[in-house]
Amino acid sequence: LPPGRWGLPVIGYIPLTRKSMEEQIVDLHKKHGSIVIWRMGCQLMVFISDYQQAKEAMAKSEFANRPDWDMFTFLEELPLGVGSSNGAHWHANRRFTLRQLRDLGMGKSKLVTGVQEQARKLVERLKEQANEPKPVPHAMKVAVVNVIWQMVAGKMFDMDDKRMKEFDKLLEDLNAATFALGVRDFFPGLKYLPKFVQNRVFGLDRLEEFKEKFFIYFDELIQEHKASLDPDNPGDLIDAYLLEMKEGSGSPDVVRSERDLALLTLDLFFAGSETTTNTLTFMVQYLAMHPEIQTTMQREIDEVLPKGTLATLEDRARLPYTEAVLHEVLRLSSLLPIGAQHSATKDMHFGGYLIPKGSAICTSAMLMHADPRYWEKPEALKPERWLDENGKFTTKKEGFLPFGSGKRVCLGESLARMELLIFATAMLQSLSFAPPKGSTLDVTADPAVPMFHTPRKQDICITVR
Ligand code: HEM
Repeated sequence: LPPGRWGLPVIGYIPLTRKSMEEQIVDLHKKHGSIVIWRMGCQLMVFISDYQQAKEAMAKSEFANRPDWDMFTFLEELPLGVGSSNGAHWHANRRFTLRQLRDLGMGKSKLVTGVQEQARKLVERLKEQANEPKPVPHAMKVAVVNVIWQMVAGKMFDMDDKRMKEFDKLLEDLNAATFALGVRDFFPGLKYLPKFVQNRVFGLDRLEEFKEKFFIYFDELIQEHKASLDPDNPGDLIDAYLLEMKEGSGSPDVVRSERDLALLTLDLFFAGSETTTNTLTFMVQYLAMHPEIQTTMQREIDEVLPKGTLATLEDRARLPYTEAVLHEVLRLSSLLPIGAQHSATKDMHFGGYLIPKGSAICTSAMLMHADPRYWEKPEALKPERWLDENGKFTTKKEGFLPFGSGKRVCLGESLARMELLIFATAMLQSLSFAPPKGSTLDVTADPAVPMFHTPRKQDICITVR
């Protein structure tokens, strides 16, 4: 069995330290090596910090499932959608969503035009706060969420739209309410407490209330889509799913229902909004702190994209330095520092250890991204490490796993990469970023948000170029 913190049965290991959980995971790996265990309550958590081992683990079908935690399944009896479902249902939804992304998304498509439109609006909004030190505005998130709206429902909202703001608040409430279930997942005995106690302690009733609101909101969307559905020309993901519902999935194990569609959509909003928004915000903060890198990036963008022209995917090859900066930001920010948890479906021998069935498997991206075997001076922002001697971008790099890998690798990776390229180039083409006069920015993650690296909210100075 792997070394680490076995703790006591039922209670597990409760640390008496002020160190963050992340710091403790780093300590554990330093002390015991690349595979360590930490029992939290009744849940065994296995952490893997070695890049090769993480890739090997993530490629195994026995480690491809998600744990059946309520905080993942939103208290649904049967996990639906794509992020928390398993088996044939997950597989069908993953294939379906990837197909949608491909058909709606890449190359010439509506989705690229949608991202460009949002990038233009975002730049205008950022210009409004030029020369006034302020945090990166909420408009950044609106722009990113609108891209998911375009993909899912073929629509986008104005930056100040009331319905959009309400929906965003609902997503935040849902997110907070599901997070509160974590303790109950690790101490499942608590599930037998009377309902009113659980409502008070874990906010089960609040989660149900937010879910209900979401389903009502979503039902309107589905009805709108049903009324305008053209079977020969599905315009978005909802249309395509409704058509599949009519035709049937062809497998008794694959649920096709409006509830599944709603939860699949929710997964995309959750997985695709904070991640991209936070990466862009980290990028702005890093560039503000590294003016020489910012200037080199702007010079490249100016050479490749005439003023007012926005990037498309075809421009990527001509923007190697920009690509390199984005990769460095993804590496240094390690948004999901311990990845998204998987679960062992049976006892497994791995890396010289027995990994018991039911263990949650976490791949410590933050450690791989700081591993000196792969990264010289890992703490430094060094775009050049991604460029070959001819200045060409080198795609395949060991030690880099911001999107995970293997069977459950981020489903939106290509969309995220496209968004990062278009938003970043649009911003840098028209704007420059700097810390407020006489101060610096802290580019480390906000310690108030555990296990999901979030940029600190801090003032930044924007100037129009
Ligand atoms: C910079 C942006 C992003 C980063 C860093 C990121 C990272 C990740 C990571 C680390 C995972 C977990 C992989 C695993 O379980 O091993 C993941 C899963 C996922 N991501 Fe992303 N992601 C990003 C953007 C997006 C976008 C834009 C979308 C959607 C359109 C998306 C949709 C998903 C979904 C649906 C999953 C779950 C896949 C599954 O369980 O099969 N992500 N992402």
